Amino acid sequence: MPAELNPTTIRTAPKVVLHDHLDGGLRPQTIIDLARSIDYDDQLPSTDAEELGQWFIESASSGSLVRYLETFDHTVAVMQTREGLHRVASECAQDLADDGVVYAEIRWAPEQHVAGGLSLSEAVDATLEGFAHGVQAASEKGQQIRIGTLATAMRHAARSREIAELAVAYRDRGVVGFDIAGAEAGFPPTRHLDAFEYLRRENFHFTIHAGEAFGLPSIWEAIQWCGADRLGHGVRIIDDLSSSGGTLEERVSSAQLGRLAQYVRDKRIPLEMCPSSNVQTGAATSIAAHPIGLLRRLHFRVTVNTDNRLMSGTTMTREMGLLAEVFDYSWSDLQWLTVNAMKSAFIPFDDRLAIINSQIKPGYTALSV
Ligand SMILES: O=c1[nH]cnc2c1ncn2[C@H]1C[C@H](O)[C@@H](CO)O1
Ligand SMILES: [Zn+2]
Repeated sequence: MPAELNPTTIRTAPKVVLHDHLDGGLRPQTIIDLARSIDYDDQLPSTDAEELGQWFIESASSGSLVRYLETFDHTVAVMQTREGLHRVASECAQDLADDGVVYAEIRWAPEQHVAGGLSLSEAVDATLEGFAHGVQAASEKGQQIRIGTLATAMRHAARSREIAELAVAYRDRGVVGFDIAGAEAGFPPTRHLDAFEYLRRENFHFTIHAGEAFGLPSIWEAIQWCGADRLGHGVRIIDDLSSSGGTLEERVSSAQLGRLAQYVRDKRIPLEMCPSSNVQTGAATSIAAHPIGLLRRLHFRVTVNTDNRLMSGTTMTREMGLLAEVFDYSWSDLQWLTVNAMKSAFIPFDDRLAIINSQIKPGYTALSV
C-alpha cells in the first residue's frame, strides 16, 4: 500500500534542494542570539523569535523583489563573524537533514560578509567548517546529507570576477558552483560576462537568477550570452509559451512553445523553481497558478526549491506538500522532481548517480509500494 502523502510522510522522503540561500535560512532565535553578541539586537524589529519569524514572512510578501531583498539586511548583519557564519552554516545543514534533504546546494555571497573584518577566504572557510560540523551532527542522529556550496556575486556590485576566482580556488574544498543574485531589473547578467567567460574556461559550473523579476530577455542573456548551466527561478519562461483553455489539461494539449522555451526544454536546462518565494515577490500569483504545473506536464526539467526558508516560513517538505495538494501529485511526481534535481546538481556525475540509486530511488520505492 502506498503511504498517504502528508507532511509527515513527505518529510521522510529523500529530497534535493539546489536553490537555497544561507542568509535566507537562519533560525529566528539564532538571529536574536547573534544580534545580542554584536550589540545589534536594538536594530531588530523584534527580539521574540516567534514575532521575528512572522516579521520576515510578512515583510517579504509585498509582491516586490526589491522589498523582499531588504529583509536580508538583518540576516547579513549577524553573519559578519567567524562564529556567526559557522553557527548559521551548521544549523542550516542540520535543519535540512532534519527535513529529509539528502543533497543540498547552498548559496551565499561572500562579498556581503566582510564588513566585520573577515577576508573573503576566511568567510568561506568559516562557512565550510560550519557545514561540515552540521553534516557530522546530523550523521550522529542517523541523518545522511551532503552539501555543496555555491558562491554568489551580487549583480548590482562589481566583484563577480573576483568571486568567480574565489569559487574556483575552493573547487576541491566544497564550492561546487557560482551564481549571481540580487535585484534583477536594471542589472542584466551580461554585466558579469567576464566572470562567466572565466568560469567556462575553467570548466566550472554556474547558475544565474533569471526570469524572476524580469522576463525573457534576462533568461535569453543568461543562457545565450553567459552560458548558464541552470536558471535560478526561470518562471518567466512561461511568457514564451502560448496555450488556451481554462483547465491544466486544455493548456497542456494546446501549448505552443516559442524558440527560447523550445531551446530550454530541448537542452534540458534545469529550472530552479521556488513556488512560495515566487508568490511573495509577485513572480506567480498563487501556488495553483504557478507555471511549474504546466512546465512539469510539458516535461521541462523543473526542480522544486525553497529559496529562503526564513522569508517564506518554509521547508522542502512544505513546498512539495503545497504542489502535491494543488497539482494532485503522487509519489512518482515527487520522485521525478527529486531525480530531476539530483541529475542537475553540480557535483560529479557518478556522485549524482550514487545518490539517486542508493538514497532517492529506494526512499520513494519504500513509500509508494
Ligand atoms: O530570489 C532571489 N532573487 C534574487 N536575489 C535573491 C533572492 N533570494 C536571495 N537573494 C539575494 C539576497 C541575499 O543576500 C543574496 C545572497 O544569498 O541573494
Ligand atoms: Zn534565490
